[in-house]
Amino acid sequence: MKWKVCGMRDLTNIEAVATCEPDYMGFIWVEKSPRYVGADFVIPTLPALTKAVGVFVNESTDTIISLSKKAGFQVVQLHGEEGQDVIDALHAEGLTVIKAVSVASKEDVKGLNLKPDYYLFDTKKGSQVGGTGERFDWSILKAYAIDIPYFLAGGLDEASIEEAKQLPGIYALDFNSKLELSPGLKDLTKVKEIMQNI
Ligand SMILES: O=C(O)c1ccccc1NCC(=O)[C@H](O)[C@H](O)COP(=O)(O)O
Repeated sequence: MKWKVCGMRDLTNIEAVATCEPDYMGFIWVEKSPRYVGADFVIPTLPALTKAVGVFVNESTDTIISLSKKAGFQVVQLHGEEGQDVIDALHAEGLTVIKAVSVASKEDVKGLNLKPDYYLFDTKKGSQVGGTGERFDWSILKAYAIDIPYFLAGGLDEASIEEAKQLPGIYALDFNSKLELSPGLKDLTKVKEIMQNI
């Protein structure tokens, strides 16, 4: 099972979490988020196996591409209304694409027809996109039959691991606010627990 630590920002904390070698580390490029990395952010050197994920909401394709090159993202995660045209353009630049889907009911997972590399299923909560710290009803995913693997997100913590691993089609677990001391700052003890349990 792969795992991702999302919402990183503090350089010292990034280096500390990197020692646990998560498969993915996420950096939020959304100004309204308390985890926004800021315009001049450049990723420090990460372990070879840890991929840097840039998280965006409805940015233009050109902006995503230029910011990804500047900051050093290999993977982009899209939380807005981005369609297949955006995904295709990002693929053409060699970027791996994760498309986030906010989930509240089984209707949200029915009829997905985009072709990202991965979906990311996250909790739907009003107009908030991402970082809710709340879990959705995972039984919605028990009938998942699309041939695109997914990240599971939304209030995950160490206690979520065993149950989440049983879901069909799951590829990775996404951890964020439940590991935080404050927005953007992860508790290394909790990150180490995740590493050991995964
Ligand atoms: O985390 C944010 O602040 C955020 C803001 C805007 C778009 C996406 C955001 N997070 C993306 C993630 O992948 C989170 O890890 C995911 O939403 C789960 O977060 P949490 O519910 O806090 O575990």
